Amino acid sequence: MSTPFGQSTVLGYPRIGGDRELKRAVEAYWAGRIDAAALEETAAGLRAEVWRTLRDARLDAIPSNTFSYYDHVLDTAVAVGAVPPRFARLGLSELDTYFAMARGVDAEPALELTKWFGTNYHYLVPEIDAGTTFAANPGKALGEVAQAGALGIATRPVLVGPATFLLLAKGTDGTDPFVRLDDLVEAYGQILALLAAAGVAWVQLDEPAYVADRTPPEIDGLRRAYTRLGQLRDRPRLFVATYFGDLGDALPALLRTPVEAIGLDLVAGPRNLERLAASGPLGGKTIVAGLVDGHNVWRTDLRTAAVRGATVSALADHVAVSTSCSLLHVPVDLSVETRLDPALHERLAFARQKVDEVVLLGRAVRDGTAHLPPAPAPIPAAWRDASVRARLAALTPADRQRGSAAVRARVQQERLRLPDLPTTTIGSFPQTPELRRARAAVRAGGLDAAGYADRMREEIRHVIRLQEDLGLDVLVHGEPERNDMVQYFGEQLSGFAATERGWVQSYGSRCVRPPIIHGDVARRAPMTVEWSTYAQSLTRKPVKGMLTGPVTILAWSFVRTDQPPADTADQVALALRDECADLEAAGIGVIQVDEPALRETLPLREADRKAYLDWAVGAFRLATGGVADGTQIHTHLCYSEFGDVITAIDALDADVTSIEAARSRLEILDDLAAAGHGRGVGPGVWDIHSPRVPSRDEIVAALRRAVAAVPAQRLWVNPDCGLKTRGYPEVEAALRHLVAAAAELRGA
Ligand SMILES: CN1c2c(nc(N)[nH]c2=O)NC[C@@H]1CNc1ccc(C(=O)N[C@@H](CCC(=O)N[C@@H](CCC(=O)N[C@@H](CCC(=O)O)C(=O)O)C(=O)O)C(=O)O)cc1
Ligand SMILES: N[C@@H](CCS)C(=O)O
Ligand SMILES: [Zn+2]
Repeated sequence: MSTPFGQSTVLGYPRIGGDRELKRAVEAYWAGRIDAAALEETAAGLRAEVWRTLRDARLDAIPSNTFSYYDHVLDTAVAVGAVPPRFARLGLSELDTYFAMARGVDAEPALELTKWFGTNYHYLVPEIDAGTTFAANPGKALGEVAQAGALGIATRPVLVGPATFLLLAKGTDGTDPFVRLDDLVEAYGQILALLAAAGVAWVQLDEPAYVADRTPPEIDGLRRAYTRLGQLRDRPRLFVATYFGDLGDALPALLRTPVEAIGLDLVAGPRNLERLAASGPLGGKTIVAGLVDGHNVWRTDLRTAAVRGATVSALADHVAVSTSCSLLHVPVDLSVETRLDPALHERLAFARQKVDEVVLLGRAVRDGTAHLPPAPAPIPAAWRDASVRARLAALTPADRQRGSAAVRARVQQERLRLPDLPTTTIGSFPQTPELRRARAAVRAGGLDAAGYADRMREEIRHVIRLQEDLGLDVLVHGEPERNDMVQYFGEQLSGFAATERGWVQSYGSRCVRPPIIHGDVARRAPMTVEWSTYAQSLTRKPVKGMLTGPVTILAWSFVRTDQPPADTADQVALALRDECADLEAAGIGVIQVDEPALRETLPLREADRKAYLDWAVGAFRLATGGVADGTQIHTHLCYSEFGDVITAIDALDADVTSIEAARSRLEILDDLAAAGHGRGVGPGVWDIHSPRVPSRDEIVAALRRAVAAVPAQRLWVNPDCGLKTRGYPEVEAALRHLVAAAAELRGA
């Protein structure tokens, strides 16, 4: 008899370890401090710990192959043989080839890194061309199945599904990767046969790309792929998981295939339920109901979720309960947090706690809801702030409107007297180990606040001296005091809580600790003024104040769900508006408000985009709309392709927009020019994500292309993004070239 799916599962679990053990081991391997065997030993220990945790929690369908040394999309590329020849020919070990694809080596740049749907996780973009030969290479998945098996734990290996894999890939020779679907499906067929031979009963293939708008041929490709895989004789049972939204027309297509289970996100995709109800007979398929939010940290209202589960039960013969998506996106364990307000603590669930919720809901679907705890209590009154609410209620459109851009430009130029092609940087200078150690020393009690401030001022002096020496026109203080550009603000605003160990993987070994927005947001005191004014006191050149914008603060935090995000964004915007006013009053004439996440949280479906962009742009304008004409507002955008939000970028009404462009060869400039963006533009001319130092000639060539689209009076010269992950030697050399290139063009 074939194995049933089980009642409860999670689509994935954090792999970094409760104390970021994986980060430390991987970075030690890269630095040559440990060998491959020691790295694998740590990895095996972390995997075993996850499986045992899930088993001991009585989860009855346990995933494997959710571990990754760097990224699960890259793991899938390796599993299907899609290693680009430029890496295969390096002649490295399998592990080092893998890391070369992830991080690049001297001779070869890494695969492109980009956002995983609307999350703050980044995946590596597979490179496909007409010559890519797919071949089954499921060693990693088989190894994990065997390791878990040796612990007595049967697991369900997880891979990115073939259609999503190709939709996320990049055609390097002009080939549309999706035309290779049939070839790729053959390789998946071979993988399935090998897994079946190893005794695997179920496989999970993730197809999240289908919660975005897809063309009829793409949906038909999904149907074709799973019809083909379903027809194979030697295969495990197939569970196709979808998440981050509604499956729309892809749901009936998938229901027509022979797959045995389909996963639906019932948190981010509530319309999945209506669609399921309208689908007719489900042909004995198991519906895996994603009832526990895998993308936020709030405790589930289990009774409400159980009602939704019961609705699914009425439609399907077999129902299992799961998280809405992988738990990769939430911190590992709430129980290690000792300093959270108890009223907040009791409303939260991290990955480990969400597993318990799934198990309880799985039981509820079978046995009823008597064992379920009551719904969380309403939000404490102390988390509300009447003055913030009154301020929001009194806002008028004028609060989001500055004077004419042309007048602003004239007044600012009279004040700042900048040359054509002004040079600047994006804000951060290298976050050296010494700076991090200073913060660690404060936490450990070995350094007091005054000593810490001295250390930060010393760094600011260094950064200002360096920029004066290099001859930059608009200087920055370098952000040495910021552990992270969102966490730093979260730690100072009321309505936010910071965790001690709430780490979440952002990319590779890099992690972030997103703050939690639980109540009304208000600024207790100025947050950046002391550092910016200290920097300004050291130089006659303008120093740019540096804030993170409301949209990015929301995107990189865990956000309350009891009110629309638009309201929370406006509350954050009001706090930033006050900060802008204080910076301005303290004599800071240029203020940058970073919005790198503006594009990443754009809804996956076109129909939802306008509403998002309206509130996102409105919040930015509220944050920046209170300053005088003579204060120059900059914004900075990075980490995304911005082609489809050009109108929104224009609507931000910033005086200067610096934007990541080095890798896209400045194509964005034509878009900005076409949208009538008549203000300053700073296309990044140095790709700071690569350790390569661009030559002066390269920057000159980039600037010559840029001046063809944007007049020199409005063209700024700057890197792509902040310099926090770079080292001083590269920073000095590259900035020297950048300043020299601007000088050359001014003289031309
Ligand atoms: C720009 N990006 C950001 C995103 N999201 C954010 N919230 N912030 C961002 O900047 N998303 C998109 C991109 C992603 N890019 C990055 C880039 C770099 C990192 C990164 O380097 N993360 C660090 C952790 C940063 C941090 O919180 N630092 C703290 C604590 C440092 C620490 O680990 N300290 C040690 C002790 C100190 C020592 O002895 O060295 C410890 O606690 O054990 C700080 O500076 O105080 C990382 O290490 O992963 C993330 C996303
Ligand atoms: N001001 C920030 C922006 C990063 S997107 C920095 O320079 O690091
Ligand atoms: Zn940036």
